[in-house]
Amino acid sequence: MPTLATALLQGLKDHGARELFGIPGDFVLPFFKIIEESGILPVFTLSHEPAVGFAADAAVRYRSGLGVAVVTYGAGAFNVVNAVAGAYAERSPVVVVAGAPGARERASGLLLHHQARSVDTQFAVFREITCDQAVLDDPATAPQEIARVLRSARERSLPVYIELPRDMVDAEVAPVPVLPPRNAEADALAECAEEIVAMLGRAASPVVVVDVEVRRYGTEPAVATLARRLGIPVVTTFMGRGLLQQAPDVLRGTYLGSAGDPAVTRLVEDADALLLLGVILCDTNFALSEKRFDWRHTVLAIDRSVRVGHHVYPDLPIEELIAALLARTEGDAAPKPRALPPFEAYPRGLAAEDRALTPTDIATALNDLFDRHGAMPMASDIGDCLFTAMEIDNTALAAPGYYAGMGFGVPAGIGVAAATGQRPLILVGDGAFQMTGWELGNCRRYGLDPIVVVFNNASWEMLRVFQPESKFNDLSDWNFAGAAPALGGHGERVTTPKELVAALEAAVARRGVFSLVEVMLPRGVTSRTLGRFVSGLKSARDRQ
Ligand SMILES: Cc1ncc(Cc2csc(CCOP(=O)(O)OP(=O)(O)O)c2C)c(N)n1
Ligand SMILES: [Mg+2]
Repeated sequence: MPTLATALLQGLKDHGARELFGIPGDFVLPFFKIIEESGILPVFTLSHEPAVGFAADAAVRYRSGLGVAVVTYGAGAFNVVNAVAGAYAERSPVVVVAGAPGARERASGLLLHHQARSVDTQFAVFREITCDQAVLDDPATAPQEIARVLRSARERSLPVYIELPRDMVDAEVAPVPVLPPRNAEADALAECAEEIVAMLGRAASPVVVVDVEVRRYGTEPAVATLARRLGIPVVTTFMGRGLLQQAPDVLRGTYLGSAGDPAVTRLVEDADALLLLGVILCDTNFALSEKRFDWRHTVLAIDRSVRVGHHVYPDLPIEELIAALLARTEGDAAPKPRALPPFEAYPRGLAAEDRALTPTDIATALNDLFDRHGAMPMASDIGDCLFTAMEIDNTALAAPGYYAGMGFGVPAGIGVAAATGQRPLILVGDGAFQMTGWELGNCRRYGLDPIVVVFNNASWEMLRVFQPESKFNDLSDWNFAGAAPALGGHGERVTTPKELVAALEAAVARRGVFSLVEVMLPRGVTSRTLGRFVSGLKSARDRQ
């Protein structure tokens, strides 16, 4: 019989995990020993647990399956809370495996190191930011508990919490089963799909809007096929940016309301039927909408339910809905795809001039770079770097576009590299780099060589655009390029388009170490998209 540690690792692998991210501690040392010695899953240790959570989150956003963060009790687990909260908000299935005291320590009568209010405070905290939890304190039930929780993570695409008391690691247990998926009730699925096909058939200008769940459940190709077959254009939300990268023929851009491309805004807001697939109805996606949804002609499929008009079909997985829609439009004489309004081309052709840089210059230079060398998977932090990413041609992107927590970018890029073996491009502001950029020091150990573009405006610029009078937004210049060699990478500071183009070319050619390109930006100069976002928010507030 396997031990609980090996059964848990094999169970994680059987449910789609392909690597672990973590930081050991005495309450999880025995488990880390088995992780290292068993080799069932590779483990990437990082330097601070927020990065462990961000890396696990980004890994699963790119590769699907499960992301896994292994942390010690208390100090480690509480450190990863913010990253797990962000994964919950953005529907990323991260499994937190947290060490905990064993039965003997619990019975000691002493307050335990790393304990907060009570020994069970950790469990109570994670119950708020995960969709399912298990404490593995009984060998007889542990395999079923693990199977239940891992199925929840996959079905809901949400984080889950597994607490592993340190004296249970070597307990003999049965293998962890893979429980059968819970499918939709066939009649409900049929009725729902037929109602949607009928709604779309009556519409003269329907639009499909896609967001995170379309990626989380691996349905991008099916959505593209459906859109092609029905001649319906697809747009992404801000949060869904980077989806359907492989379907440029149906994708018409990103919907940002009044902050976005006017042609895309008109397409969505003049639609007479909206099919919202995997869409998070959040402020960063829809705060700048100039029109409210007309729910009589709107469908929203997310979190295993489908709202059609003013009624809801519960417990209906999105991947089954999309398959049912395809089955009901099989062989349809696809209507002639409607001529769509031209949408804003992404900026290209940065002239190698000697002048100050703007964030949109970075987007332009990256569009040119991707045209020359092929697109790179991207990870972005929050800040103007993410708004600038909206001006980069629709490339695969992992970013906290809804939860909007800083510190995500660099660890996420490390997670993408570890999970996919691809070389990521990371976009990060100077403020966010101060938080987790130092994780780049871990690239050397794992032979990772991301390209990192630091937007250095020596400022919390996103705060300044809303509150320009505050002096606390003025940061000092940390000279990140100068620090790069100490972390095992290459750093270069650029101040003009000419230097930027050359530095990016050199970074692409340089392999084996991370390349940090520190782009100096004048304070007060933002991307075109952030500028539109701010004026859109201000006029939305004025309208209230
Ligand atoms: C963990 C966390 N703490 C504070 C904040 C609040 C915030 C949102 S944006 C921002 C400034 C970001 O500065 P940076 O230099 O990275 O980028 P830029 O604006 O383009 O100059 C802050 C402090 C958030 N979102 N998350
Ligand atoms: Mg900044």
